[in-house]
Amino acid sequence: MSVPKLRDPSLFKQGVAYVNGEWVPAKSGKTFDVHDPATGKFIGSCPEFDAQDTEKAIEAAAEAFESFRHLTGRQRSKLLRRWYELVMENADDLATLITWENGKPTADAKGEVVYAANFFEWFSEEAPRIYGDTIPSSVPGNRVFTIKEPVGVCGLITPWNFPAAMITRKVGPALAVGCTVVCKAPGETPFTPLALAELAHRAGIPKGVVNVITALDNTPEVGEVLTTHPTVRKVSFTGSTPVGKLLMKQCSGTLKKLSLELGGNAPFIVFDDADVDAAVAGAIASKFRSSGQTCVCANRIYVQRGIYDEFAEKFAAKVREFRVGNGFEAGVTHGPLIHHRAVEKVERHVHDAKEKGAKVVLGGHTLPDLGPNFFQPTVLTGMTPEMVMASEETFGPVAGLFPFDTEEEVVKMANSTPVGLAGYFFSRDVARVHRVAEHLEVGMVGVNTGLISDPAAPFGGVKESGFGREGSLYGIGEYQVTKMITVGGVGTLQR
Ligand SMILES: NC(=O)c1ccc[n+]([C@@H]2O[C@H](COP(=O)([O-])OP(=O)(O)OC[C@H]3O[C@@H](n4cnc5c(N)ncnc54)[C@H](O)[C@@H]3O)[C@@H](O)[C@H]2O)c1
Ligand SMILES: O=CCCC(=O)O
Repeated sequence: MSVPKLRDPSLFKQGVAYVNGEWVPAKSGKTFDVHDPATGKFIGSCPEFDAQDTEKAIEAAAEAFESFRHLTGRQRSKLLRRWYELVMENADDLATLITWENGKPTADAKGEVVYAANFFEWFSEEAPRIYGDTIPSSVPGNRVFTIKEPVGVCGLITPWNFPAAMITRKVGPALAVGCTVVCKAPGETPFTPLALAELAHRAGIPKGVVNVITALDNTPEVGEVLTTHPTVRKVSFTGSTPVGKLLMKQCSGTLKKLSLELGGNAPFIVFDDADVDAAVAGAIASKFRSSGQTCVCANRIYVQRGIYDEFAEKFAAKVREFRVGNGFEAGVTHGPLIHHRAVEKVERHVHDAKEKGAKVVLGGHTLPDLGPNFFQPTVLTGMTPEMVMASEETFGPVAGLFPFDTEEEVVKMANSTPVGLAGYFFSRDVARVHRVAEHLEVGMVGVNTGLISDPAAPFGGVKESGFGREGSLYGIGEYQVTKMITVGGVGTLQR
């Protein structure tokens, strides 16, 4: 596979990050290398930012905030809209960067670009519609109302599995309400965020409003500055639960507003009154999206005993149709995992399930002939609650099918985890649809669908999957503070 070509090569930024409207290296001159997960080959280098570099970006964002916050909603809307249009105009190049550094097949990468752009579109439409409330006062003669203000400079930290969409989902609402941002791009996939920064520049977003910085080895140092610097008033993080807990501790010193979109362990329940074919399609979409590397991927597939064999057979037949390979190759449906650590985790989960009695219906092994990070799409049956996959997020292309007998039993199993991001179930019983949706301890429920992501819908978890919501009307509030204003002594006119 030769080096992928971009229509606009100037979107591929090497050795520089975007601070205060300029492309700058790290002050130390240090860089880190980024590799293609499919081939292991070198893609390019990015600056290894340190604490001082990060402080500069925060200062730039603070200065820009003073004027950006006073633009009207309509003015900010136009800037976001222009950024949206540029992302769409450059969708092919952005998708190429995503496939190159993340590994997902081109069609999925294009899907991500549209998903990412839609956050800009959606929030550009919200920007002019930021309302406060008028409140009947308890004190005669007083008038009480609220205004919504931007919280201030935001530190945004995002993962590699959606190199574009996880950033736009945060930056869209932040800019819509008048905040300025310092985004720490994921070390595995920095080139897509940097290309987005170039498009922000072309969209005319004022200098300092959007800053995109990069680090790999220095990630904890950069993270510490973003979470402890007094000027940063809000941190939004998407990533694993352990890192989320650490960042929350770090934020406590300056009591920052915080959103945490953390790991999941999604139950996917198929009741015997379900449309089995639809449930198979939903489970395939949910489980194998991005080769199983999304936080809302089905992690435990519970199938009621009466339809277990039929479901397993149809499900495995669909997985047999997958074509694994380099995401740039035509016809490839599933790419590599992000790195060797991810492959090792998947291997450990499969090994543990086999040891404890699961049957491997399909797959179960790495695919070294394809490249360093490929794993066969795998189907396991006879799963039990003692297996690691029941309690740990696999984040890979392994579907474990757990049998169950009753609704009470499966809801209890579904909830028997400290995390609660997404949950899914298939049923045609209307009463059960309401009952089970209400009893699942998760932030998002998919009923008779395996795909729930939508910029218009609130995305987020409960329990150790974090707090805060992204996308939707609720995503706006995460970047605002409510200010109450009481005007005293207004009285009434004497007649
Ligand atoms: N809830 C969601 O919306 C959502 C979305 C995507 C991924 N995730 C979760 O993310 C995990 C997969 O990603 P991962 O393993 O790369 O997660 P991770 O937590 O290791 O890394 C995520 C991001 O945090 C950065 N990071 C790591 N340590 C840091 C530190 N000390 N300070 C500051 N930044 C730090 C990384 O560089 C990366 O950019 C899974 O658990 C998945 O469920 C959740
Ligand atoms: O991986 C987490 C995000 C997935 C999504 O937004 O659909």
